[in-house]
Amino acid sequence: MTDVVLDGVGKVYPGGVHAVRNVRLHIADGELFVLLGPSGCGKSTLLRMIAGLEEITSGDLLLGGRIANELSPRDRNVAMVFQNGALYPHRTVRGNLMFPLRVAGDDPAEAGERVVELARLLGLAGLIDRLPRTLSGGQRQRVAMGRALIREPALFLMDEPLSSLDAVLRTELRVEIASLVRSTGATTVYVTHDQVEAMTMADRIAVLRDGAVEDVGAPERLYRDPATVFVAAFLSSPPVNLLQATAWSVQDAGMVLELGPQRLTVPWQDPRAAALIGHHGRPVVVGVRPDVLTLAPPGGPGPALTGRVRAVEFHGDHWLAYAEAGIPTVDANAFGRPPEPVAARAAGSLPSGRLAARLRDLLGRGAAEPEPAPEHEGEHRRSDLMFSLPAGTRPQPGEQVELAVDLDRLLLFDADGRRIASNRR
Ligand SMILES: Nc1ncnc2c1ncn2[C@@H]1O[C@H](COP(=O)(O)OP(=O)(O)OP(=O)(O)O)[C@@H](O)[C@H]1O
Repeated sequence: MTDVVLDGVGKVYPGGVHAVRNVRLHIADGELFVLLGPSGCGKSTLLRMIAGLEEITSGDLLLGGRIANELSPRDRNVAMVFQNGALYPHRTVRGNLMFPLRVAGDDPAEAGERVVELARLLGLAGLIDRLPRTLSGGQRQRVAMGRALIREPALFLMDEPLSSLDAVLRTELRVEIASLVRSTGATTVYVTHDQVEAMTMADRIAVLRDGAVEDVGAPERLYRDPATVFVAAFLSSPPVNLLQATAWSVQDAGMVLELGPQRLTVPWQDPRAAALIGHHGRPVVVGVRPDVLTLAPPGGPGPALTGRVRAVEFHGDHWLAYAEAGIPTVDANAFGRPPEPVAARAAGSLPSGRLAARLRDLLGRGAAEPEPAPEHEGEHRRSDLMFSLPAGTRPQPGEQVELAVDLDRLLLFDADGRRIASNRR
């Protein structure tokens, strides 16, 4: 039985890259826990520190209640599967699955039975005497997983095991992996950058950004009530509308959210209005998922936004429409980030010398040309309001539409991108 505690864990690589910052997590025994975040946020580094493949710079790692910072990988009773789970090419599926048991000196007859049983569970029964090179990518990943699981590790670590597979196979395998690891009862830490994979598989998710945990919780909670603008945006597909507003307290109405030329009012009886009072006269960010907006008859009684349809996209079971609403929007990545240090910026820009000239040629940039300024820096864009519609209804481009807003599902963040008040559902 193994739970995992990360107590203020940090990692600085030689050369000074701060890959993981003060991570505090408790992963319960038997939990399927997902580390989710964009490329470079430190997911793999964290996983490798749990596995013992990377030294921990600061803080403590506890496995099953014991400090494990200095424990060698083999003493941790962990098994790990990578993106391309390596198999012994000259051994059959049976040989690959059998190998860890042979090394451990298990009884050959019992080991043989276990291999057959696991191959059956993994849908590999018919392939048991085949060599890896004769298998598909998905089948090979299944064998790699089986090989990691066969010794019943206390802790099972997976680093993007599905990322090299095509979309159909990924969908199929994520269901299988989730039920397989749950059936073994092993505590599992699963790394991915794919929010759908995380949401569908996890008991709980930690969203990482720049080496730090932004939010941690069950998938439904993270989706319904994200702690930051970044988490709201990262977990949204289609993307959440992030609207720039100013909050005003209006005596007989509630907290009015001024969205460019439009308004929404959070009435005083809504508990979130009280939390918004502290932001009177200040900028706030309003997150509106496309399905929070529904096409409504003009001039209806409820809260609504208006816009002119610019484009519509067919998505099979629904339409996604884009409307010009004149409301300023914000970029989720601009929030909660410390300003980039000068040294880091210099390291990220092109090198000098002949190689630089060659690179600039290849990239089409002139030698004296300055780095382009980040898009929309210091100002807010006016982009489209995205809303979804059932497949039967299709507004025409150019049409003026009224969009009823489900106020209960608005996401409210302060000027630093942090949740102002919890969402009611
Ligand atoms: N061996 C290393 N030496 C120096 N820096 C490293 C090393 N390994 C990773 N890094 C840096 O640490 C940061 C985190 O990397 P890590 O691989 O953990 O991120 P990740 O979230 O797993 O990314 P990806 O999804 O792209 O694999 C990155 O900035 C990366 O460049």
